[in-house]
Amino acid sequence: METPDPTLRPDRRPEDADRALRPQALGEFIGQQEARANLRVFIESARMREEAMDHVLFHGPPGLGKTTLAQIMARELGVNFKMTSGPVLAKAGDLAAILTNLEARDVLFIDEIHRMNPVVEEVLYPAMEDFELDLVIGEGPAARTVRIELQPFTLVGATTRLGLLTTPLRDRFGIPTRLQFYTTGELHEIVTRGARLLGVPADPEGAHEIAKRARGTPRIAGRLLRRVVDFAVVEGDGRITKPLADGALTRLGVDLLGLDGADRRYLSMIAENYGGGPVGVETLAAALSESRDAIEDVIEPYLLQQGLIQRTPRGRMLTQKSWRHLGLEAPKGPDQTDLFGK
Ligand SMILES: Nc1ncnc2c1ncn2[C@@H]1O[C@H](COP(=O)(O)OP(=O)(O)OP(=O)(O)O)[C@@H](O)[C@H]1O
Ligand SMILES: [Mg+2]
Repeated sequence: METPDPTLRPDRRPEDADRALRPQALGEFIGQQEARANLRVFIESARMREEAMDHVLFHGPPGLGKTTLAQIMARELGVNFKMTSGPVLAKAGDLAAILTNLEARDVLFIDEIHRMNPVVEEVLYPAMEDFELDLVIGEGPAARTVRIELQPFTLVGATTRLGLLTTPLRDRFGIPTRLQFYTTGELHEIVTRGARLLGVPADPEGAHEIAKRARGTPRIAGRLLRRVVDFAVVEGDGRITKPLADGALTRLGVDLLGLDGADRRYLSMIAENYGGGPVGVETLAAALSESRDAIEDVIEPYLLQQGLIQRTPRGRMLTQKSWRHLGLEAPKGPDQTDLFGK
């Protein structure tokens, strides 16, 4: 009997579905060409020398493949993959327990590493540098430090906010790697591969439509693909075509540039309430009832990359492209005049 496609089962949570589309090997990973080429060399070298690979820090906006690349690294190195995250490690002992359980050359992945407690971070320094743990046992005058030797391991850290990492931590990563937004061409390949894995074929134009509107982000491409598949199965003939994708995405509130409701709310707020800016991020966060982190990590990076906003010392400003996209007339003022050279 054929096993049903697990990603299409309604009882599966989104993470499981995510996992089904996750590339398993470096050769299957699309995009991030430079990062991938470098990692291939470092992985190969570590294997040949039979040593733990140097520590890697992945940084960049959410959904670009940091977790995926960390898992791939462990698989290609032929070692175990252990995963935790900054906010979960409350006490020094939590991290010590994980570190002492690592086998030689294992990969330890710490997600959201910028949110680690400073006390825990202190434990990480000698562990990263010398594969040693200095643990304080007891309290007061009877307290003493014991040194524990660790197996050599590879720490892979991931963060959406490089700027929030302390300098000593950042400096201990031998391989800092910035992940970039994906091109439409790369996302096209990712969508086509995903559609094949989901068993719903996509026309090149249909795949292109999803790719173009995925905000440069594979996670969003996967999410949009799944929704378009739903429409193709229920309302179409089970194929992903351009009109079907276009209709589905428009109904989902994803516009032609791939902006969603939150992006448009952000742009409209600056346009309508602040005359196009400049407006400070704190003011915007309060006006939109969003956290500053969500604005800076999730909303702004793509708008900046698309040239829809500019960051100035006095705050955020809309660009001419943004006014056009909103279908609004830019006000004529001194700021706009010198910014757009008109
Ligand atoms: N190059 C790629 N090719 C195909 N799919 C990809 C690629 N990169 C990421 N994905 C898919 O995108 C999704 C998100 O990737 P991942 O979880 O690795 O992102 P992340 O950078 O760790 O995000 P976050 O910052 O939110 O933790 C996964 O489902 C993964 O399968
Ligand atoms: Mg992740």
